Amino acid sequence: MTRNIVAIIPASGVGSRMQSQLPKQYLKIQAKTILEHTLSLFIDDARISKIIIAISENDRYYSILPLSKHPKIKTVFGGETRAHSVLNSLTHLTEQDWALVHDAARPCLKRSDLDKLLQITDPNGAILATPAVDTIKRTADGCHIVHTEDRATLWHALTPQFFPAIPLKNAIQQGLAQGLAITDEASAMEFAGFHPKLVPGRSDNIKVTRPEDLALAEFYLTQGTQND
Ligand SMILES: Nc1ccn([C@@H]2O[C@H](COP(=O)(O)OP(=O)(O)OP(=O)(O)O)[C@@H](O)[C@H]2O)c(=O)n1
Ligand SMILES: C[C@](O)(CO)[C@H](O)COP(=O)(O)O
Repeated sequence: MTRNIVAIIPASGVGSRMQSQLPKQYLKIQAKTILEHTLSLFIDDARISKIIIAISENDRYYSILPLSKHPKIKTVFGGETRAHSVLNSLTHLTEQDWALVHDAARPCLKRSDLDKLLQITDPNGAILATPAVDTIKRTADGCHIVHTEDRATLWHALTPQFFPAIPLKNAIQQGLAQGLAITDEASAMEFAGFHPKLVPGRSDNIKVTRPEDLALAEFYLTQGTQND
């Protein structure tokens, strides 16, 4: 059965950690919003048939972007958490669809990493991830006494995360119903008994989260092109 790839872009957050005047996905780098940088790779990729962007019901920035008129793009309203925003997007997908979920706040994704992830056909799905390169410490609740973790098997989960749409929708619904803290799609799929694979990805696929990340994202976006 041929599959249909639909990009889902959660873009409904407020960006509180960014401490900016407007949601971080609308901050500008080189005269384009972070959201526009993120979307460009997906808009230009013929393998991706549709893009669903989850925006806030209070969003007053999206509609003035030129790409808001693009025929490949549909918007839905996001939800209370990132998982709810992704779930609201998944309700528009069907059995033939695979969901390629990518944070709006990750504008530095390279096509080479996207190509690696789109090779996956195993229904357990897969995620991009980058290995932990620092020594990793765990602290007990409330105190800063450190305990060292073995970093040999530790990775930073990135996005995109790539799964068959209906199993992912069911997994997120099941996880939310059981009070699971779902911070990425793979955690919901693991909870539902799937075994997502890890695809090693680039460490410059950063999520713009804190103020200092904006300059780093700008640096990465000026190093080569997204088609590298
Ligand atoms: N209810 C939410 C929360 C987050 N997101 C999106 O999920 C991505 C990753 O989330 P994060 O980096 O945490 O963004 P924010 O929630 O906006 O940031 P913060 O936690 O600092 O408020 C972002 O593109 C954000 O817009 C979303 O669509 N819906
Ligand atoms: C999905 C994600 O980007 C993978 O690392 C991350 O979990 C998002 O976390 P956030 O707190 O919603 O930014």
